[in-house]
Amino acid sequence: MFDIIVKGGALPDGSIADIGIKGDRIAAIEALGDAEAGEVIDASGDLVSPPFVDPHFHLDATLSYGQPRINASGTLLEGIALWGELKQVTTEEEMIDRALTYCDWAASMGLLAIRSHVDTCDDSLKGVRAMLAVRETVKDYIDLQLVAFPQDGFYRDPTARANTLAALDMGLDVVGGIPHFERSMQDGAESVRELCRIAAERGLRIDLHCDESDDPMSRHIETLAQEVTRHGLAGRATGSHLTSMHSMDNYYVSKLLPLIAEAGIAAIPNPLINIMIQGRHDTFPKRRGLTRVKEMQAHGITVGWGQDCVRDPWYSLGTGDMLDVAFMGMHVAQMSSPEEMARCFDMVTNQNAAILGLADYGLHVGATASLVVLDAADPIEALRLRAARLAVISKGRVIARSPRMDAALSLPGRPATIRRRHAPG
Ligand SMILES: Nc1ccnc(=O)[nH]1
Repeated sequence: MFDIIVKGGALPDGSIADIGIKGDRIAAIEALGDAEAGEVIDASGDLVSPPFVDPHFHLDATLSYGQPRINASGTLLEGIALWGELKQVTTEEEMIDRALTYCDWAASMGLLAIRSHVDTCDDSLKGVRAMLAVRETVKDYIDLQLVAFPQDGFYRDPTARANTLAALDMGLDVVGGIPHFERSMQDGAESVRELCRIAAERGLRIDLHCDESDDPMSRHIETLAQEVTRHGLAGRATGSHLTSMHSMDNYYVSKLLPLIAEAGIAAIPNPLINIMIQGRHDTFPKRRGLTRVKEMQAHGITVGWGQDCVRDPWYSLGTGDMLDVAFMGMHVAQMSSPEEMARCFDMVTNQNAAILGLADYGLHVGATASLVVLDAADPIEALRLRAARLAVISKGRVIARSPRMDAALSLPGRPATIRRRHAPG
Protein backbone atom coordinates (compact mmCIF):
# COMPACT_ATOMS: atom_id res chain seq x y z
CA MET A 1 0.00 0.00 0.00
CA PHE A 2 1.48 3.31 -1.14
CA ASP A 3 0.42 6.76 -0.02
CA ILE A 4 0.69 8.11 -3.58
CA ILE A 5 1.34 6.50 -6.95
CA VAL A 6 2.31 8.71 -9.90
CA LYS A 7 1.30 6.51 -12.79
CA GLY A 8 2.81 6.06 -16.22
CA GLY A 9 4.87 9.23 -16.50
CA ALA A 10 7.91 9.68 -18.72
CA LEU A 11 11.07 10.31 -16.71
CA PRO A 12 13.62 12.83 -18.06
CA ASP A 13 15.67 9.97 -19.57
CA GLY A 14 12.63 8.88 -21.61
CA SER A 15 11.83 5.73 -19.62
CA ILE A 16 8.23 5.16 -18.52
CA ALA A 17 7.57 4.19 -14.91
CA ASP A 18 5.16 4.29 -12.01
CA ILE A 19 6.48 5.99 -8.89
CA GLY A 20 5.27 4.70 -5.54
CA ILE A 21 5.56 7.01 -2.53
CA LYS A 22 5.43 6.02 1.15
CA GLY A 23 5.67 8.80 3.70
CA ASP A 24 8.30 11.28 2.52
CA ARG A 25 10.27 8.72 0.46
CA ILE A 26 10.15 7.23 -3.01
CA ALA A 27 9.51 3.55 -2.27
CA ALA A 28 9.33 2.10 -5.79
CA ILE A 29 10.02 3.07 -9.39
CA GLU A 30 8.72 0.28 -11.61
CA ALA A 31 5.50 -0.94 -13.19
CA LEU A 32 3.18 -1.08 -10.17
CA GLY A 33 0.15 -2.60 -11.91
CA ASP A 34 -2.91 -2.35 -9.69
CA ALA A 35 -1.00 -1.71 -6.48
CA GLU A 36 -3.10 0.17 -3.94
CA ALA A 37 -2.51 3.76 -3.04
CA GLY A 38 -4.21 6.50 -1.05
CA GLU A 39 -4.06 8.65 -4.15
CA VAL A 40 -3.21 7.92 -7.78
CA ILE A 41 -2.02 10.69 -10.09
CA ASP A 42 -2.31 9.75 -13.76
CA ALA A 43 0.83 11.06 -15.48
CA SER A 44 0.60 9.01 -18.67
CA GLY A 45 1.93 11.04 -21.58
CA ASP A 46 3.39 13.60 -19.19
CA LEU A 47 6.92 14.30 -17.99
CA VAL A 48 7.76 13.46 -14.39
CA SER A 49 10.86 15.26 -13.20
CA PRO A 50 12.72 15.76 -9.95
CA PRO A 51 11.93 19.23 -8.56
CA PHE A 52 13.48 22.41 -9.85
CA VAL A 53 16.34 23.90 -7.86
CA ASP A 54 17.47 27.54 -7.90
CA PRO A 55 21.11 27.92 -6.83
CA HIS A 56 21.16 31.74 -6.80
CA PHE A 57 18.43 34.04 -5.54
CA HIS A 58 17.90 37.19 -3.45
CA LEU A 59 14.92 36.39 -1.27
CA ASP A 60 15.37 39.39 1.04
CA ALA A 61 14.83 41.84 -1.85
CA THR A 62 12.24 39.96 -3.90
CA LEU A 63 8.86 41.50 -4.81
CA SER A 64 10.01 44.96 -3.76
CA TYR A 65 9.97 46.38 -7.29
CA GLY A 66 9.35 50.13 -7.39
CA GLN A 67 10.24 50.70 -3.74
CA PRO A 68 11.35 53.35 -3.13
CA ARG A 69 11.78 53.95 -6.90
CA ILE A 70 12.80 52.03 -10.00
CA ASN A 71 16.32 51.41 -11.28
CA ALA A 72 16.47 54.01 -14.07
CA SER A 73 19.90 53.13 -15.48
CA GLY A 74 19.33 49.38 -15.26
CA THR A 75 22.83 48.89 -13.89
CA LEU A 76 24.08 46.68 -11.07
CA LEU A 77 25.47 49.70 -9.24
CA GLU A 78 22.20 51.65 -9.24
CA GLY A 79 20.46 48.48 -8.07
CA ILE A 80 22.84 48.18 -5.12
CA ALA A 81 22.31 51.87 -4.25
CA LEU A 82 18.54 51.54 -4.50
CA TRP A 83 18.50 48.41 -2.34
CA GLY A 84 20.71 50.35 0.10
CA GLU A 85 17.87 52.87 0.49
CA LEU A 86 15.12 50.28 0.71
CA LYS A 87 16.81 48.12 3.32
CA GLN A 88 16.97 51.10 5.69
CA VAL A 89 13.21 51.60 5.67
CA THR A 90 11.68 48.18 5.11
CA THR A 91 10.67 46.08 8.11
CA GLU A 92 11.45 42.53 9.12
CA GLU A 93 7.74 41.68 8.73
CA GLU A 94 7.60 43.10 5.19
CA MET A 95 10.65 41.08 4.20
CA ILE A 96 9.09 37.91 5.61
CA ASP A 97 5.77 38.59 3.85
CA ARG A 98 7.38 39.20 0.48
CA ALA A 99 9.65 36.17 0.78
CA LEU A 100 6.77 33.89 1.77
CA THR A 101 4.74 35.11 -1.20
CA TYR A 102 7.67 34.28 -3.45
CA CYS A 103 7.95 30.83 -1.84
CA ASP A 104 4.27 30.26 -2.71
CA TRP A 105 5.07 31.06 -6.34
CA ALA A 106 8.11 28.77 -6.20
CA ALA A 107 6.12 25.90 -4.70
CA SER A 108 3.48 26.25 -7.41
CA MET A 109 6.24 26.00 -10.04
CA GLY A 110 7.83 22.90 -8.54
CA LEU A 111 10.83 24.95 -7.37
CA LEU A 112 11.52 23.16 -4.10
CA ALA A 113 15.10 24.09 -3.19
CA ILE A 114 16.55 27.59 -3.28
CA ARG A 115 19.94 29.00 -2.34
CA SER A 116 19.35 32.62 -1.38
CA HIS A 117 21.90 35.28 -0.65
CA VAL A 118 21.00 37.37 2.40
CA ASP A 119 22.45 40.85 2.70
CA THR A 120 24.48 41.14 5.91
CA CYS A 121 25.26 44.86 5.46
CA ASP A 122 22.78 46.26 7.95
CA ASP A 123 23.77 46.62 11.59
CA SER A 124 20.32 45.53 12.77
CA LEU A 125 20.64 42.23 10.83
CA LYS A 126 16.86 42.28 10.42
CA GLY A 127 17.12 40.71 6.97
CA VAL A 128 19.11 37.82 8.43
CA ARG A 129 16.50 37.25 11.15
CA ALA A 130 13.72 37.53 8.57
CA MET A 131 15.23 34.95 6.22
CA LEU A 132 15.99 32.55 9.10
CA ALA A 133 12.31 32.78 10.04
CA VAL A 134 11.30 32.10 6.42
CA ARG A 135 13.68 29.10 6.21
CA GLU A 136 11.93 27.64 9.26
CA THR A 137 8.40 28.42 8.00
CA VAL A 138 8.84 26.78 4.59
CA LYS A 139 11.04 23.86 5.63
CA ASP A 140 8.33 21.23 5.16
CA TYR A 141 8.03 22.04 1.46
CA ILE A 142 11.04 24.14 0.33
CA ASP A 143 14.68 23.63 1.28
CA LEU A 144 16.19 27.07 1.73
CA GLN A 145 19.96 27.45 1.89
CA LEU A 146 21.04 30.89 3.07
CA VAL A 147 24.26 32.66 2.10
CA ALA A 148 25.77 35.38 4.33
CA PHE A 149 26.24 38.00 1.62
CA PRO A 150 27.93 41.34 2.34
CA GLN A 151 26.25 43.25 -0.52
CA ASP A 152 28.12 46.51 0.16
CA GLY A 153 31.53 44.83 0.29
CA PHE A 154 33.17 42.72 3.00
CA TYR A 155 35.85 45.43 3.46
CA ARG A 156 34.24 48.39 1.69
CA ASP A 157 31.42 48.56 4.22
CA PRO A 158 32.93 49.29 7.65
CA THR A 159 30.81 46.83 9.63
CA ALA A 160 30.26 44.18 6.95
CA ARG A 161 32.96 41.83 8.21
CA ALA A 162 31.63 41.73 11.77
CA ASN A 163 28.02 41.48 10.58
CA THR A 164 28.78 38.68 8.13
CA LEU A 165 30.52 36.65 10.84
CA ALA A 166 27.60 37.34 13.20
CA ALA A 167 25.14 36.19 10.53
CA LEU A 168 27.05 32.92 10.14
CA ASP A 169 26.96 32.50 13.93
CA MET A 170 23.18 33.01 13.76
CA GLY A 171 22.89 30.02 11.44
CA LEU A 172 23.29 31.09 7.83
CA ASP A 173 24.60 28.17 5.80
CA VAL A 174 27.06 29.46 3.21
CA VAL A 175 29.84 32.10 3.03
CA GLY A 176 29.26 34.85 0.44
CA GLY A 177 31.13 37.86 -0.88
CA ILE A 178 31.42 40.39 -3.69
CA PRO A 179 35.10 40.97 -4.55
CA HIS A 180 34.46 43.09 -7.67
CA PHE A 181 32.63 45.65 -5.50
CA GLU A 182 35.50 46.22 -3.07
CA ARG A 183 37.40 49.51 -3.47
CA SER A 184 40.40 47.99 -5.23
CA MET A 185 41.43 44.81 -7.00
CA GLN A 186 43.74 44.17 -4.03
CA ASP A 187 40.91 44.43 -1.52
CA GLY A 188 38.79 42.20 -3.74
CA ALA A 189 41.51 39.54 -3.83
CA GLU A 190 42.07 39.85 -0.08
CA SER A 191 38.34 39.42 0.54
CA VAL A 192 38.40 36.19 -1.49
CA ARG A 193 41.34 34.95 0.58
CA GLU A 194 39.71 35.72 3.93
CA LEU A 195 36.27 34.40 2.91
CA CYS A 196 37.82 31.10 1.78
CA ARG A 197 39.66 30.87 5.13
CA ILE A 198 36.39 31.44 6.96
CA ALA A 199 34.62 28.76 4.90
CA ALA A 200 37.42 26.26 5.50
CA GLU A 201 37.60 26.96 9.25
CA ARG A 202 33.84 26.66 9.69
CA GLY A 203 33.45 23.71 7.33
CA LEU A 204 30.97 25.66 5.20
CA ARG A 205 30.31 26.00 1.51
CA ILE A 206 31.31 29.24 -0.22
CA ASP A 207 29.45 31.01 -3.04
CA LEU A 208 30.79 34.38 -4.13
CA HIS A 209 29.23 36.92 -6.43
CA CYS A 210 32.34 36.92 -8.57
CA ASP A 211 33.26 39.31 -11.37
CA GLU A 212 29.70 40.51 -12.08
CA SER A 213 31.23 43.11 -14.33
CA ASP A 214 32.01 43.78 -17.99
CA ASP A 215 35.62 44.59 -17.07
CA PRO A 216 37.77 41.92 -18.74
CA MET A 217 40.41 42.54 -16.06
CA SER A 218 38.05 41.55 -13.26
CA ARG A 219 39.80 38.25 -12.45
CA HIS A 220 38.73 37.39 -8.90
CA ILE A 221 37.73 33.94 -10.13
CA GLU A 222 41.47 33.28 -10.53
CA THR A 223 42.08 34.06 -6.85
CA LEU A 224 39.03 32.00 -5.91
CA ALA A 225 40.43 29.02 -7.82
CA GLN A 226 43.78 29.37 -6.07
CA GLU A 227 42.27 29.66 -2.58
CA VAL A 228 39.72 26.87 -3.08
CA THR A 229 42.56 24.61 -4.15
CA ARG A 230 44.72 25.72 -1.20
CA HIS A 231 41.96 25.06 1.36
CA GLY A 232 40.62 21.88 -0.23
CA LEU A 233 37.16 23.35 -0.79
CA ALA A 234 36.63 21.37 -4.02
CA GLY A 235 32.97 20.55 -4.61
CA ARG A 236 31.88 23.11 -2.01
CA ALA A 237 32.74 26.35 -3.83
CA THR A 238 30.83 28.34 -6.41
CA GLY A 239 31.49 31.41 -8.52
CA SER A 240 28.21 33.18 -9.26
CA HIS A 241 27.74 35.39 -12.35
CA LEU A 242 31.34 35.34 -13.72
CA THR A 243 30.17 37.79 -16.38
CA SER A 244 33.60 39.38 -16.89
CA MET A 245 34.64 36.06 -18.45
CA HIS A 246 32.46 37.01 -21.43
CA SER A 247 34.83 39.90 -22.15
CA MET A 248 38.15 38.29 -21.18
CA ASP A 249 41.04 37.68 -23.52
CA ASN A 250 40.76 34.22 -25.08
CA TYR A 251 44.33 33.25 -24.29
CA TYR A 252 43.81 34.08 -20.62
CA VAL A 253 40.59 32.06 -20.55
CA SER A 254 42.47 29.07 -21.98
CA LYS A 255 44.57 29.13 -18.82
CA LEU A 256 41.70 30.00 -16.47
CA LEU A 257 39.19 27.26 -17.31
CA PRO A 258 41.53 24.38 -16.39
CA LEU A 259 42.28 26.14 -13.08
CA ILE A 260 38.55 26.39 -12.27
CA ALA A 261 38.11 22.73 -13.21
CA GLU A 262 41.10 21.69 -11.11
CA ALA A 263 39.76 23.64 -8.12
CA GLY A 264 36.37 21.90 -8.35
CA ILE A 265 34.50 25.22 -8.46
CA ALA A 266 30.98 25.28 -9.89
CA ALA A 267 29.66 28.23 -11.90
CA ILE A 268 26.24 29.88 -11.72
CA PRO A 269 25.31 32.21 -14.55
CA ASN A 270 22.01 34.07 -14.05
CA PRO A 271 20.89 34.60 -17.64
CA LEU A 272 17.79 36.76 -17.11
CA ILE A 273 19.67 39.29 -15.02
CA ASN A 274 23.01 39.04 -16.84
CA ILE A 275 21.41 39.79 -20.22
CA MET A 276 19.46 42.69 -18.68
CA ILE A 277 22.28 44.29 -16.65
CA GLN A 278 25.54 43.65 -18.50
CA GLY A 279 26.75 45.63 -21.48
CA ARG A 280 24.98 48.79 -20.34
CA HIS A 281 28.02 50.92 -21.10
CA ASP A 282 28.45 49.51 -24.61
CA THR A 283 27.19 51.02 -27.82
CA PHE A 284 27.09 48.53 -30.70
CA PRO A 285 28.05 45.78 -30.97
CA LYS A 286 26.77 45.35 -27.42
CA ARG A 287 28.20 42.55 -25.28
CA ARG A 288 25.79 39.95 -23.92
CA GLY A 289 27.76 39.52 -20.71
CA LEU A 290 26.79 35.91 -20.12
CA THR A 291 29.72 33.80 -18.95
CA ARG A 292 31.16 31.01 -21.12
CA VAL A 293 28.74 28.21 -20.34
CA LYS A 294 29.39 25.53 -22.95
CA GLU A 295 33.12 26.20 -22.79
CA MET A 296 33.18 25.61 -19.02
CA GLN A 297 31.10 22.46 -19.39
CA ALA A 298 33.54 21.19 -22.02
CA HIS A 299 36.21 21.46 -19.30
CA GLY A 300 34.12 19.38 -16.90
CA ILE A 301 33.05 22.36 -14.77
CA THR A 302 29.59 22.04 -13.21
CA VAL A 303 27.38 24.89 -14.40
CA GLY A 304 23.88 25.63 -13.09
CA TRP A 305 21.38 28.26 -14.21
CA GLY A 306 20.28 30.68 -11.45
CA GLN A 307 17.22 32.93 -11.22
CA ASP A 308 18.88 35.71 -9.16
CA CYS A 309 16.04 38.23 -9.03
CA VAL A 310 12.27 38.53 -9.30
CA ARG A 311 10.72 42.01 -9.17
CA ASP A 312 13.40 43.76 -7.19
CA PRO A 313 15.93 46.62 -7.56
CA TRP A 314 17.83 44.73 -10.27
CA TYR A 315 15.10 43.08 -12.32
CA SER A 316 11.51 44.15 -12.88
CA LEU A 317 10.14 40.85 -14.18
CA GLY A 318 10.39 37.18 -13.22
CA THR A 319 8.03 34.44 -12.14
CA GLY A 320 9.96 31.93 -10.05
CA ASP A 321 9.86 29.51 -12.98
CA MET A 322 13.25 27.87 -13.53
CA LEU A 323 12.08 26.93 -17.05
CA ASP A 324 12.06 30.67 -17.88
CA VAL A 325 15.62 30.87 -16.59
CA ALA A 326 16.82 27.88 -18.60
CA PHE A 327 14.92 29.16 -21.67
CA MET A 328 16.75 32.48 -21.58
CA GLY A 329 20.05 30.76 -20.83
CA MET A 330 19.80 28.36 -23.74
CA HIS A 331 19.18 31.25 -26.12
CA VAL A 332 21.95 33.52 -24.91
CA ALA A 333 24.45 30.65 -24.64
CA GLN A 334 23.25 29.30 -28.01
CA MET A 335 22.60 25.82 -26.62
CA SER A 336 20.50 24.65 -29.54
CA SER A 337 21.40 21.03 -30.21
CA PRO A 338 19.03 18.41 -28.76
CA GLU A 339 21.76 17.34 -26.31
CA GLU A 340 22.38 20.95 -25.23
CA MET A 341 18.68 21.75 -24.83
CA ALA A 342 18.17 18.65 -22.69
CA ARG A 343 21.26 19.64 -20.71
CA CYS A 344 19.62 23.00 -19.90
CA PHE A 345 16.79 21.09 -18.21
CA ASP A 346 19.34 18.99 -16.34
CA MET A 347 21.05 22.21 -15.19
CA VAL A 348 17.91 23.53 -13.44
CA THR A 349 17.33 20.15 -11.77
CA ASN A 350 20.25 17.76 -11.17
CA GLN A 351 23.17 20.14 -11.71
CA ASN A 352 21.72 22.77 -9.39
CA ALA A 353 20.97 20.11 -6.79
CA ALA A 354 24.60 19.01 -6.95
CA ILE A 355 25.76 22.61 -6.44
CA LEU A 356 23.60 22.91 -3.30
CA GLY A 357 24.78 19.49 -2.13
CA LEU A 358 21.21 18.31 -1.65
CA ALA A 359 21.03 14.92 0.01
CA ASP A 360 18.51 12.35 -1.25
CA TYR A 361 17.57 14.40 -4.33
CA GLY A 362 16.35 12.80 -7.55
CA LEU A 363 14.06 10.09 -8.82
CA HIS A 364 15.35 6.88 -7.26
CA VAL A 365 14.21 4.51 -4.56
CA GLY A 366 15.03 5.97 -1.17
CA ALA A 367 15.15 9.57 -2.40
CA THR A 368 12.96 12.29 -0.90
CA ALA A 369 9.51 12.04 -2.48
CA SER A 370 9.60 15.38 -4.27
CA LEU A 371 8.72 15.59 -7.95
CA VAL A 372 6.89 17.56 -10.61
CA VAL A 373 4.41 16.37 -13.25
CA LEU A 374 4.68 18.62 -16.31
CA ASP A 375 2.30 19.13 -19.23
CA ALA A 376 5.01 18.11 -21.69
CA ALA A 377 6.30 14.90 -23.24
CA ASP A 378 9.97 15.43 -22.48
CA PRO A 379 12.46 17.98 -21.09
CA ILE A 380 12.92 19.84 -24.37
CA GLU A 381 9.16 20.24 -24.79
CA ALA A 382 8.94 21.40 -21.17
CA LEU A 383 11.42 24.14 -22.02
CA ARG A 384 9.73 25.09 -25.28
CA LEU A 385 6.32 25.46 -23.60
CA ARG A 386 7.48 26.46 -20.13
CA ALA A 387 4.96 23.72 -19.42
CA ALA A 388 2.28 23.82 -16.73
CA ARG A 389 3.08 22.05 -13.46
CA LEU A 390 0.12 19.65 -13.39
CA ALA A 391 1.12 18.40 -9.94
CA VAL A 392 3.88 19.21 -7.50
CA ILE A 393 4.77 16.75 -4.75
CA SER A 394 7.08 17.88 -1.95
CA LYS A 395 8.33 15.46 0.69
CA GLY A 396 5.44 13.09 0.08
CA ARG A 397 2.63 15.67 -0.06
CA VAL A 398 0.81 17.04 -3.10
CA ILE A 399 1.30 20.79 -2.61
CA ALA A 400 0.18 22.28 -5.93
CA ARG A 401 -1.82 21.51 -9.03
CA SER A 402 -2.33 23.48 -12.26
CA PRO A 403 -4.57 22.94 -15.29
CA ARG A 404 -3.23 21.93 -18.68
CA MET A 405 -2.43 24.70 -21.11
CA ASP A 406 -5.05 23.82 -23.72
CA ALA A 407 -6.92 26.76 -25.23
CA ALA A 408 -10.46 27.02 -26.60
CA LEU A 409 -10.51 28.29 -30.17
CA SER A 410 -13.45 29.92 -31.99
CA LEU A 411 -12.53 29.84 -35.65
CA PRO A 412 -14.77 28.37 -38.35
CA GLY A 413 -13.38 25.12 -39.73
CA ARG A 414 -10.61 24.95 -37.13
CA PRO A 415 -10.44 22.70 -34.05
CA ALA A 416 -12.36 23.77 -30.95
CA THR A 417 -9.39 23.18 -28.69
CA ILE A 418 -5.72 23.49 -29.37
CA ARG A 419 -2.74 21.97 -27.67
CA ARG A 420 0.71 23.26 -28.41
CA ARG A 421 2.32 19.97 -27.41
CA HIS A 422 4.06 17.70 -29.95
CA ALA A 423 1.65 15.65 -32.04
CA PRO A 424 1.64 12.16 -30.48
CA GLY A 425 4.21 9.81 -31.99
N1 LIG B 1 22.66 40.51 -9.67
C1 LIG B 1 22.78 40.98 -8.40
C2 LIG B 1 21.69 41.08 -7.58
C3 LIG B 1 21.87 41.54 -6.32
N2 LIG B 1 23.08 41.91 -5.88
C4 LIG B 1 24.16 41.80 -6.70
O1 LIG B 1 25.31 42.12 -6.31
N3 LIG B 1 23.99 41.33 -7.95
